[in-house]
Amino acid sequence: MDKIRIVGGQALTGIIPISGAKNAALPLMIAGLLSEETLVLENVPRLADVALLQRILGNHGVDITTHGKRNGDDPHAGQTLEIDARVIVDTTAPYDLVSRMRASFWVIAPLIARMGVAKVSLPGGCAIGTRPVDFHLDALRALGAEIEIDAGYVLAKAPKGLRGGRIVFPKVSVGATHTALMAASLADGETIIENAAREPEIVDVADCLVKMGARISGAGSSTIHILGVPRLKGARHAVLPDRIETGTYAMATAMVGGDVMLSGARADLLDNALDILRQAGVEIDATNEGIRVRRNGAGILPVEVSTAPYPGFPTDLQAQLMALMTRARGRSRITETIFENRFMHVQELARFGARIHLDGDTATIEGRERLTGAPVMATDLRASVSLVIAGLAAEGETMVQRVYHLDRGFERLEEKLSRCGAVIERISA
Ligand SMILES: CC(=O)N[C@H]1[C@@H](OP(=O)(O)OP(=O)(O)OC[C@H]2O[C@@H](n3ccc(=O)[nH]c3=O)[C@H](O)[C@@H]2O)O[C@H](CO)[C@@H](O)[C@@H]1O
Ligand SMILES: C=C(OP(=O)(O)O)C(=O)O
Repeated sequence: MDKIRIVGGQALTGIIPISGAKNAALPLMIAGLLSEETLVLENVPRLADVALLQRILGNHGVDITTHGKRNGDDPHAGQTLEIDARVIVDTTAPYDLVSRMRASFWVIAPLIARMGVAKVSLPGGCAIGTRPVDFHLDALRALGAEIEIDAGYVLAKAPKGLRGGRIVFPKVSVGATHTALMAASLADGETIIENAAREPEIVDVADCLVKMGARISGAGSSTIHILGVPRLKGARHAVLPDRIETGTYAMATAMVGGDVMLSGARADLLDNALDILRQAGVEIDATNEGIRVRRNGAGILPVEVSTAPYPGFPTDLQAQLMALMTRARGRSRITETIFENRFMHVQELARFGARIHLDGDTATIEGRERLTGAPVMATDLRASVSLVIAGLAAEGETMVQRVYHLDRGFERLEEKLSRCGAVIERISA
């Protein structure tokens, strides 16, 4: 298994290109299943999750052509995927694939909407919480699907097709909103989704569906209206920039100091997180090129933050902010409201000498100037990058194990950071 070795203490200076968003690319690829015509997606990041979803879609019979060479004219340009789902040979998504990535469960929506039947393995829990799929299933039932659960699989049927309906989510769910949007796009009649997720990735998927001929209004607000159409056509769409990758490198720069341009980043996608960084004493400037992040000399100020659905502070940046606060001048408080168990990084951050006290859903962090490098273990995607951020600031050597978690969501992480002066390398097993 690969490891990442870091020798901390270097400031970051230079340009970090921001990749396409994983959490938009995955549902966009799944949306390709909705049409018999080709969906062309540009700016798709080269990530393990994208490669796994290619395999899962391939299992359904989808043909995916990839363009864009890593060493081509623009080494930072994402890849382009041509997704051809003309023929669907299999409506089953098996356990061994779905259990490896939660978002793969979302294939249930296009499969039942287009084929009238789907058999998809339950995704199961993971290191950040139990993560049930009841909202997804209730949304599909509201559109007329019959659902049974048998031997770990969800069996969904709608032999006469889905029909429009009213879906009221009891709690904001990104994935269930994707499911509802995709299913309703091909249902007969009007669907209203209430308490919909407002994340930019929902808007990106809705924009793509509209290019494919879907009739959707209100994406980005809590109420989305969809008028179903009998079929969707092909389209071309570029994945929006990754706001979580953007926030992660902004926090890395804040952690070690320096001056970094996050090129291609869009400040409007993470206003809340950028405001928190400003409160922490970091200089942030949105420009035409991207977002410039600077911290020179001044220390990091403590903050109080609760995670919340968009436009609140994202849970996917909670671990990274906690790493940053381990060096703040004083006491910070971070409350996690989305997932019940997203604190696996706390015990690993302690290995650097960080002082964090956990009480229920709230972590209190007593900042200290000096961290020391340590061997640490990645437990999930964002937790693992928080360890990289701590390692960049720690004195001496840090070795991050289980790097496959990082490869799920950060494209060329060690290359992007080392080009800005970090001492970081991958040690291949
Ligand atoms: C691939 C992707 O885009 N993943 C993101 C997506 O995950 P995901 O879509 O899985 O997360 P949700 O927004 O659905 O989860 C929000 C909350 O709702 C609960 N819930 C969700 C569905 C359900 O049927 N029942 C239920 O109780 C979850 O356990 C959680 O407590 O949004 C999360 C919250 O912003 C992010 O952390 C993930 O990075
Ligand atoms: C939790 C995440 O992803 P997933 O929902 O795929 O587990 C994430 O992107 O931080």
